[in-house]
Amino acid sequence: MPKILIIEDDAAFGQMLSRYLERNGYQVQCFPGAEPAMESLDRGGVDLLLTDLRLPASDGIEIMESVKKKHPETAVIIMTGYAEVETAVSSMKKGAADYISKPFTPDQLQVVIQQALAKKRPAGRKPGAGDPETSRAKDNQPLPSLPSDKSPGISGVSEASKKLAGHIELVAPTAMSVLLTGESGTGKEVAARNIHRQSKRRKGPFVAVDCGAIPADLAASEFFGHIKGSFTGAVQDKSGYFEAAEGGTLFLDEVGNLSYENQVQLLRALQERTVRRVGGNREIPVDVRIVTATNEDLARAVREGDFREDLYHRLNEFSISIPALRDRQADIPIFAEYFLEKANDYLDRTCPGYEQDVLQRFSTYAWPGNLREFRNVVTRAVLLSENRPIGMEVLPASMQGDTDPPVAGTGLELTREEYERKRILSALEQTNYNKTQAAKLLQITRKTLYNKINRYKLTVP
Ligand SMILES: Nc1ncnc2c1ncn2[C@@H]1O[C@H](COP(=O)(O)OP(=O)(O)OP(=O)(O)O)[C@@H](O)[C@H]1O
Repeated sequence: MPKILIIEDDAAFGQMLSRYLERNGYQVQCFPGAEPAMESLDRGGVDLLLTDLRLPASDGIEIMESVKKKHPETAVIIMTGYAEVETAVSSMKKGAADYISKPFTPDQLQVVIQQALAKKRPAGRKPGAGDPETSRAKDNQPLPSLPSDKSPGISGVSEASKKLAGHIELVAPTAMSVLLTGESGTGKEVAARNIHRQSKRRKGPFVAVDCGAIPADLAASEFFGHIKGSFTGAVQDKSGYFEAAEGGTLFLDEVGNLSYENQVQLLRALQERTVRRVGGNREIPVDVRIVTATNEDLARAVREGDFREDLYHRLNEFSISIPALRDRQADIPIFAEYFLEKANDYLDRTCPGYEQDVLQRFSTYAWPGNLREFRNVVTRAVLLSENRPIGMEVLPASMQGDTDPPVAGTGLELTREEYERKRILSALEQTNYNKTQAAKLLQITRKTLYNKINRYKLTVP
């Protein structure tokens, strides 16, 4: 269970935050000032610090700097007032994972926290990547944090699942590059692993790379390796993901996040089938099959000039769209059983099953987080049920009613788009509609900001 520490001098607000986060599966401690909070931080194990920017005896930036020095593994989010954007931006430059401006909604807070926890993963290569059989611990969902899941999973019985399994079986033995699309948590990485497992390369490595986590200026060295001394920090020769995946499959997740320059470099490597380490002059031949995944509309990114068309076609020799869970209704009982069994194993429990109304709710709920959310809901429920059948009372609050909260039912994609739209609007408002400043604040280029303003049809004076 991720541990969050809050520093907030407004006791009522701090209490409200704590209660909300606890209900959502985090372990929370709240302090009115820096001193007692630091003592707790020094005891270790804190995943995230959420601190107010303005505190009576100290300021959030100082606290953050000292936490980053002593506990670099703890992510820090700064809570700011409406007019403190400049400070918030500089806090991010100094190492804060993110900031959130008050007033904020619980949903916004959840998103920022989940993103900050996700970023805590080391950049790029996912844990253990490079071994023939590995997975990642990417599911930074609240309660309980689960071990990485490298199992082939199961195939459902719905028409959509049968079609998916058929496509995987068809394309796996070929050399084609595959583009997997689908909402977050639908099982794109599970599908990529299954393509690898069913391919002729199955004995070779499966290297999973989260392109969204690699800083643009490090990407070339991460992908292609480097030669000692080629840049500050290159203390020894290092191979990159391509070489690590030799003879196997290189899985590039969130490929839409690569910068334009990195896209060019990737395309070159795919065309030439060789890589050159940064600072080196030797072309190293590579034999790697590429599988990519995205939960963005990459075709739209191509149309909008954010993603190179030639690279898109290279990556997309065959595309597979992974269906959202709400479109695989017939699979729900099967996944419910499967995740129950997994959770019992993992938690060493003997939870016998579900009460009828829970199964009913599973089939009416929209599952915006798809299979990942399903797995987490079941694991959490098994933990809370203590070997009794799972009842409604151990489901998350958002699932307790008969109807979903307004945004659910339209898919996480929309939740993200809504969230992004709000962030863009808020950045524009905070910078008095100065697009250069707003783009800087959002850490995107002006061109991308213009594209997004058009996409969301925002009215900008
Ligand atoms: N076929 C499956 N059988 C069993 N469990 C599955 C299956 N597919 C996905 N899952 C569960 O859902 C979790 C999320 O899957 P995965 O990481 O592959 O999703 P994703 O689409 O790559 O997500 P993201 O877009 O966020 O990277 C897995 O860890 C696994 O627990």
